[in-house]
Amino acid sequence: MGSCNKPQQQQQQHVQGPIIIGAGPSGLAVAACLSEHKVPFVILERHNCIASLWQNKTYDRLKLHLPKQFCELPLKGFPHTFPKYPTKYQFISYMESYASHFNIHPIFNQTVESADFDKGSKVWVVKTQEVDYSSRWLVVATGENAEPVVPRIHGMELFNGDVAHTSVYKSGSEYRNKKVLVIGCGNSGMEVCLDLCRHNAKPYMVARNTVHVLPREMFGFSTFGVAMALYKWFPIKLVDKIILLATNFILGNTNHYGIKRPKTGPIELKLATGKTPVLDVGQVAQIKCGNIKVMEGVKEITRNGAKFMDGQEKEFDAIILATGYKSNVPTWLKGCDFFTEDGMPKTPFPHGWKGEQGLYTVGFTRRGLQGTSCDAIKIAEDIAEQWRTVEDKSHCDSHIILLNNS
Ligand SMILES: Cc1cc2nc3c(=O)[nH]c(=O)nc-3n(C[C@H](O)[C@H](O)[C@H](O)COP(=O)(O)OP(=O)(O)OC[C@H]3O[C@@H](n4cnc5c(N)ncnc54)[C@H](O)[C@@H]3O)c2cc1C
Ligand SMILES: NC(=O)C1=CN([C@@H]2O[C@H](COP(=O)(O)OP(=O)(O)OC[C@H]3O[C@@H](n4cnc5c(N)ncnc54)[C@H](OP(=O)(O)O)[C@@H]3O)[C@@H](O)[C@H]2O)C=CC1
Ligand SMILES: O=C(O)C(=O)Cc1c[nH]c2ccccc12
Repeated sequence: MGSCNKPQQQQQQHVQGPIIIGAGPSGLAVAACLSEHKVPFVILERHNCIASLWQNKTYDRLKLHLPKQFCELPLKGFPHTFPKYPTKYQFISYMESYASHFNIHPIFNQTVESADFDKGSKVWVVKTQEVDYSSRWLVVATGENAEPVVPRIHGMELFNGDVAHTSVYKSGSEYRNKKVLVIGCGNSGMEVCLDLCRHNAKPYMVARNTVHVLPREMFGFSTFGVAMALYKWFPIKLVDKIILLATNFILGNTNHYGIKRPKTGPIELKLATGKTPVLDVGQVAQIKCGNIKVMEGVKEITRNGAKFMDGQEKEFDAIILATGYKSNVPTWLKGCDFFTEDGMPKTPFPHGWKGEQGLYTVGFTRRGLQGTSCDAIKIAEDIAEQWRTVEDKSHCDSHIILLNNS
């Protein structure tokens, strides 16, 4: 009997210019900058749309945290009509017009399964389900938030109610009147708790560690903008002192409510470890009035709820894992020691954008969209310079061929 499982021959495709993996803001920013330099490229994207993190994995009420001038990509800013803090829908529409303005057409439904440098032919070979793409240059733009972090918590498999990661949370409307355990107190955990409050659910938020909560604005200016302006003139420790003084004045002492501050200041911590401070858009008021209950670490999950480190035990209808995200680079990038086992470049910002043998990374700076813009401009310039040399060489070669033929 003939086998139906005969492996299909992979299609081979050599790409002129770089292969960019990922059609999020980072991949699109590099593509736009390359277009400016008239360098061709191919973008491979696993989903069927651009900015899939924003389109598919974020909640309805999400807005940018930083003012729009800190979140725009190179060469084309946000429309003037957008508010200071655009909504996620406005951000997506900006991404869509950005892609169409620069005529960027990613190849969708292409999940990169492996990328390997072929030392013989000196090209990167990038394999998706059906095609082997090859190029001299590889731009990794798969993001710091490529996969949800789903920790193993003792007893989780016993829990009777729903368990969902924030990447699939859309709105609190599904949780009306429910008691919800939110594990994690980063920006996602805190904002999901706020959204749950607004839908009459009862959130309990687990803060197993210290965290900086800052007001989004101080005295009419964005906290981020104030910190960056101060940082131009003052050492980081003084900047943090000023920011925390103003924060205490605006938010009061959050220690009373179970939210404890790290010893290291918020900006120093962000720059050193990438841990983003939580920006308050109403969560602190809900914590203060007891609508969001702050809990210490979870000891174990039970059939109907959870036991906590401090000995308390409570029943819950649902659990939301606000436990963050991770890079997926180590699962597919082979034979290259440019990345740590966490999938982040080993070389810290601002030097982590360029590796060996035509390898580049964009958007792994732990500095949000600002970091993306910095990387994208440098990568495009670097590749464009090599591209011009290749082009000049091919012109010379064709000239020689012409002469030979005449
Ligand atoms: C809820 C949330 C809110 C945020 N808000 C802000 C903010 O206000 N300001 C800010 O500066 N930053 C913010 N960030 C950080 C965010 O990471 C950046 O805004 C931005 O999305 C990063 O862009 P990126 O292109 O590097 O990564 P992503 O947006 O994650 O894009 C990566 C793309 O690569 C694709 N991909 C991944 N693996 C593969 C593969 N193996 N094969 C093919 N394609 C693949 C993905 O599908 C995705 O489309 C936020 C993050 C989250 C989660
Ligand atoms: N409006 C906006 O602009 C928003 C921006 N964002 C951004 O998206 C990115 C991701 O944020 P987020 O999803 O909050 O992820 P984060 O990585 O920032 O936070 C994860 C949280 O989960 C906790 N956690 C992880 N594992 C466990 C565990 N086993 N038990 C208990 N707690 C655990 C962490 O605690 P610990 O610190 O102890 O590890 C931390 O509090 C950030 O850059 C953030 O700023 C997110 C939402 C909104
Ligand atoms: O929301 C994010 O993940 C960001 O990275 C935005 C961001 C970059 N640098 C910061 C410093 C303080 C607060 C937010 C950010």
